[in-house]
Amino acid sequence: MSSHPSPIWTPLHARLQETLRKRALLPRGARLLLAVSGGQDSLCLGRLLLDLQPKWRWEIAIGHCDHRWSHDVGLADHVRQLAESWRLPFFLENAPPGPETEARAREWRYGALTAMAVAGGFDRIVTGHTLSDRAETFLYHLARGAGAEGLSSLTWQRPLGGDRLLVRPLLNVSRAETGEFCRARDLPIRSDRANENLRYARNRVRRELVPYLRNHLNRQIERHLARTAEILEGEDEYLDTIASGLFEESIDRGDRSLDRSRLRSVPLALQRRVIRKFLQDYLPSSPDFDDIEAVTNLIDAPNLGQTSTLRGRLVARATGGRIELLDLRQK
Ligand SMILES: Nc1ncnc2c1ncn2[C@@H]1O[C@H](COP(=O)(O)OP(=O)(O)OP(=O)(O)O)[C@@H](O)[C@H]1O
Repeated sequence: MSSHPSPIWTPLHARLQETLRKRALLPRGARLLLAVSGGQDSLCLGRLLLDLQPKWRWEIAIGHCDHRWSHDVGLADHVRQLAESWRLPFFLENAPPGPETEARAREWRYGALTAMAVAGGFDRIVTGHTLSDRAETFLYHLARGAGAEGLSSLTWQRPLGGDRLLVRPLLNVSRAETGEFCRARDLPIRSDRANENLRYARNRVRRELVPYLRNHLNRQIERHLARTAEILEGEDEYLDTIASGLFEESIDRGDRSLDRSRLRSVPLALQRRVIRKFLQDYLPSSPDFDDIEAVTNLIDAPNLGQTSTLRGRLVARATGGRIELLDLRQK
């Protein structure tokens, strides 16, 4: 057998191959549902995966989510034809009628892709998110005051329930590169009109903020932000493992209390993470910085009985060696 690369081999093929090996993202023989929007990123990813398929022996199918937005007419057929020309099975889900908001569309889309994966027995859903998406997500969350987890939230993979994973193999490839690849291979891209709408904050980050930063601050801004997200992802994973262990050692779920004497000697970064885990189960939405600080302050509180009220709903109280949570609505 020849070890020479095929004629279509490009530096992007080499990079993806290296990523897949190093990160063990898509195991040999896995069943992959490739989420194709019709845009350049997912088409580039699809072509690359098809080219690498003989080596990895994946079973690949294409999944498309039709939002049924006015500007999307014909898009689902376009993706279906692409699947046919690539000789891949095609799965389609249609959105129920409703308001065209970005957040709603995203939530529905992930549910629809998961349903397709369950029905078709796929263990990996693969998306075309790029280094550029990672940089934009970083900026978007930075502006909202996120910590390491939010800043690095576009990760290489994340669990979807059961043994299924969402995998993003192009996080070290920029949008400029996927565009160049599609042009060179003459792939039939359909631009996503929703991405042009500047009503959406994410689109303003993509179309206004990043270009501004590139022109006025640093030509490599996307790459640098994505690298920072990568570093934070590793650190976040590490800290989270330690914090989870500490949390399990300190929590008493029966009486909703935490062993504060156990937490006194650990670094502030871990205290905050443990408190966040503690509050997560009891607040109606994710605990924010103020919630976490209020309860973290109780770890060292000298006064027994000192309390912090959270959103008028919960009271955290320092007792001898513990912090307990009381639900105000039950009082
Ligand atoms: N309508 C769709 N059908 C199938 N897959 C899609 C669709 N829209 C997006 N995707 C998948 O998601 C990837 C990211 O798309 P896009 O950046 O438009 O989404 P996003 O809303 O920014 O995603 P996220 O919120 O997860 O960052 C695409 O490369 C593609 O794999």
